[in-house]
Amino acid sequence: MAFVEFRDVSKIYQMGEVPVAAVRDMSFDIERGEFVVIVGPSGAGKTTLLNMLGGMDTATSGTIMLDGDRVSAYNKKQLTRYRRYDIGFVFQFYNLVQNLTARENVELASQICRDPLPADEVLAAVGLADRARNFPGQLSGGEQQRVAIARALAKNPKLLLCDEPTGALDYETGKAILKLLQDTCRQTGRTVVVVTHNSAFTAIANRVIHVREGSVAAVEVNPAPQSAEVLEW
Ligand SMILES: Nc1ncnc2c1ncn2[C@@H]1O[C@H](COP(=O)(O)OP(=O)(O)OP(=O)(O)O)[C@@H](O)[C@H]1O
Repeated sequence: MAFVEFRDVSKIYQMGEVPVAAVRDMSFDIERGEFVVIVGPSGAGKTTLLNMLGGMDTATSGTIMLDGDRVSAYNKKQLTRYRRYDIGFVFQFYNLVQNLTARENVELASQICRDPLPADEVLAAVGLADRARNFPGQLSGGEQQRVAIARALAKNPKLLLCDEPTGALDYETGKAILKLLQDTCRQTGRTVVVVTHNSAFTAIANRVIHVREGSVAAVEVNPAPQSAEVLEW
């Protein structure tokens, strides 16, 4: 059994009278420790897919498994625990608490989970050891995204899910963030999933899941992914 399994997963939103199929019969696997890129155009269903995998949204039908557990059968309480303990989420716009320092933002996440990593350790791992006392407003966009990644990693999650993590950053900063995510995966063995519309990012992934119009169009497994350092787009 794969670490993550999506089997015939659909998500139908009801817009008044009209059903909108954001995701239709999606099936794919992800192995433990992989760096996965989910790529597709706007509206393809990437965020919906990620939100279901992260327990922020529920599937209308189909099965979602993580590490042998049937996430798609969880009730509300189990989903809360799952989001808390098993999932680290990184968003496009960082979503830091503005009146807390970098360290306090990380500690906030540590406080709600079972087996957190020390805040200073994860801040050092993302290259921000000397910025722990700064507030988000005193940090650049790239540094704020590093804090957000540290905050997600501090939870020691089974899965790190990143929705357009470089979307608000310039080219060089975006590349540095991708490198950090790839290094995190390679060095800690953590499973990392990045959603993007940028098909250049596929070169650095172990596994690429192409989505189009709510469906999986293709899955590629890449035996020799490029290093994010040499990626160009
Ligand atoms: N809560 C919702 N209610 C109704 N329709 C929704 C909802 N969320 C998403 N959709 C629709 O489902 C489809 C897929 O949306 P989704 O946000 O998952 O795509 P995406 O690939 O992430 O796009 P983008 O890259 O623009 O964020 C779109 O047609 C969208 O309008």
